[in-house]
Amino acid sequence: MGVEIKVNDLSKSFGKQLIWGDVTLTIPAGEICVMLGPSGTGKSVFLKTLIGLLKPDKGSIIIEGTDIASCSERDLYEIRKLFGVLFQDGAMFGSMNLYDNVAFPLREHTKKSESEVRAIVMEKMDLVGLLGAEDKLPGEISGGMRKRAGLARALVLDPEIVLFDEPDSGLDPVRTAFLNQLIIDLNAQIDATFLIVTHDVNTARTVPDNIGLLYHRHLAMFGPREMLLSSEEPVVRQFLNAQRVGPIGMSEEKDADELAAEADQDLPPLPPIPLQQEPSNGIPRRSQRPPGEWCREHGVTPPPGSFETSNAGLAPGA
Ligand SMILES: Nc1ncnc2c1ncn2[C@@H]1O[C@H](COP(=O)(O)OP(=O)(O)OP(=O)(O)O)[C@@H](O)[C@H]1O
Repeated sequence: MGVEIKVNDLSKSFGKQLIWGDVTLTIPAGEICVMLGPSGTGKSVFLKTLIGLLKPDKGSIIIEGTDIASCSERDLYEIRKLFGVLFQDGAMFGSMNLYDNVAFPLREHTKKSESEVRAIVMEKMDLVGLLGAEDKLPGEISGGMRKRAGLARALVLDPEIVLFDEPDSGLDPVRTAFLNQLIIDLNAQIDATFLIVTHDVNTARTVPDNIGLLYHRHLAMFGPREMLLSSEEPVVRQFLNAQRVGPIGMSEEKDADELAAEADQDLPPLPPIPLQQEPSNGIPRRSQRPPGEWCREHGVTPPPGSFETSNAGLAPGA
């Protein structure tokens, strides 16, 4: 059913460089969350901290009653079994075929017989649409297939939490759309908690139940998709609509002169909120909310044209 991750007052520095501070959020069980942020704001550091690969300086990360920021190595080892991670490049062993790559965690962490391993590997290969490619080496397949193979491997231990580190990096828009559909279908099927780090604004607008935005060493906002897509908060608005006008500059924050120069520029109106991408079998996911529900419940008028079928999956400004 997926498990909740409760992050409280988390801070992480390397030496004197604060990456982010005071990060507080709850990633709800079974829901899909996307974490956005300009390059270098520490999204990957956040993922690594969640699985205990990096220790925060301050704060807690509670998963099933254990604080993984302060627990023993032994407890961390147990908690890590709840996670499946899809690394950016799929992180395949180059000399092993896809079958052995996907089987690897089962052979490492379980005492399953080879016939049990085979049944699980083939089931997960089928789930990600790679049946028939078992004998291929990672170097012989496309980047999109490598990501799907990485996803099959992330799923073999039946994780309760799946972390995706930029699943769409290096993929063309069509492959990204297929991968996003796969992510939605998987969430419907296995009901685990999903956290996706991405730069892709279209993915962020259409896939998740919740969106977070890391900016300038803190969590600028975290909440339901409709909350962020209807937000007038300058950083959130600029990032989610991929605009140049706003506080985010080319490398970091814009300075006072740059902001003053923009002061008389009208911001374009917020684009319509697109429909959320649905499972391909048409059966809603457990955590899926009806379109416009959050806006109605919170008395927020969404931008005109929101939630119309013609807006499903359109890139902002398209
Ligand atoms: N092990 C480390 N030691 C020191 N500094 C690190 C370490 N890991 C990351 N950093 C620094 O932390 C900052 C955030 O890096 P991170 O890779 O998390 O950013 P990001 O938001 O994922 O970026 P991108 O979107 O470009 O992938 C960078 O300045 C990076 O140099």
